[in-house]
Amino acid sequence: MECGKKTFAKSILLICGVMAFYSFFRNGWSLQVWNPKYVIYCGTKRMLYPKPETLNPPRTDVLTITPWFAPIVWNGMYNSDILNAHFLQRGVRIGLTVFAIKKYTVFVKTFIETAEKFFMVGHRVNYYVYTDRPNDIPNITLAEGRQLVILNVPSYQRWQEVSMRRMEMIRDLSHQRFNKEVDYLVCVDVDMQFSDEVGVEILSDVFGTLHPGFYGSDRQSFTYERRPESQAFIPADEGDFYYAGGFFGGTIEEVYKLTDFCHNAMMTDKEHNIEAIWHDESYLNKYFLYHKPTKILSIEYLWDNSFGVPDLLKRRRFVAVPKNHEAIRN
Ligand SMILES: CC(=O)N[C@H]1[C@@H](OP(=O)(O)OP(=O)(O)OC[C@H]2O[C@@H](n3ccc(=O)[nH]c3=O)[C@H](O)[C@@H]2O)O[C@H](CO)[C@H](O)[C@@H]1O
Ligand SMILES: [Mn+2]
Repeated sequence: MECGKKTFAKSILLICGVMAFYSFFRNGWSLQVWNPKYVIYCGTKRMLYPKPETLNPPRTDVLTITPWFAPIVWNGMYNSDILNAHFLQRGVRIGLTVFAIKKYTVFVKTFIETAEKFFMVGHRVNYYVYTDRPNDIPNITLAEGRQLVILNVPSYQRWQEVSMRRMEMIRDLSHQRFNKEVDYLVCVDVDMQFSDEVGVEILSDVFGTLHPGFYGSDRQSFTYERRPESQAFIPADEGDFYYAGGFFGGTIEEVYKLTDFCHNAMMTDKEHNIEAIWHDESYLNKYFLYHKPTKILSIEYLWDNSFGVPDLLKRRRFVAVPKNHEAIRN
């Protein structure tokens, strides 16, 4: 009886050993599932995942695709292992532009420190920090493959103009510099922090982000520019989404086209002494109405905790840092 148990235990051990050896031989130290059919390679590492057709629609509580077939990025809709392998294979380089003019330099430290934890981890990243106060930009140790580029620029008196002029400054460097250094640009507000992963799932030819204050609102309540005299004008019966001014991007060429359009529209309005209600955001919304984004980031990518946390919001990846508007803008 004793002897039978021992033999049984030995056989189990032997079988496990052979399986472990075989698994290591084929896969190295990676987690293995016994279905070798669906494999991607990340370098030399084999990665396995279920066959896409076997998945039920991962989300049915939110809109995940637009009528022009652009994906809307929500948690649960994608596999970051597949995406990372794909973008690493392409050796993609990403530029993150951010403006810290006047007192907004206070946001830079948290912004970059949290980006190091959550933004495009494992990929090549250039931070482009536009500032009028280069001496106030802290020295932050960055991971390998990432660098900080400080761009010294003038400031403007009104905060609205500081915000709007970002379009011109991004446009100008797109053809002068960014096109030589990176493949994609991601353009964001600085008064923000990353609190969960923001990875290559966001990348596409040209992408915008749903504004957290207008998710699920009807068209009429979008705060588009409604005066027909403005270049940013959108009629009451048009418009797909209300996009946020604080998070857009795409390939260098597409970002060039977007920022060029917005800047020119602003300049035309300026000549006519008109400025759109929500500044750069209004012109961005106009652009996206007639140049549809090829991907849309959900409210996970731009949240403000003052709105609470709705059920459909499974991750808060990039959130507003509370600020005293009066104090910081003057
Ligand atoms: C999260 C989001 O969608 N934010 C948008 C929203 O307001 P916000 O209230 O978030 O605007 P804001 O005060 O953050 O200004 C926009 C950005 O301009 C820069 N800045 C501004 C003032 C200044 O003195 N120094 C400086 O550096 C800074 O990068 C800041 O993040 O509407 C703005 C236009 O009204 C812009 O479209 C913002 O992108
Ligand atoms: Mn902001």
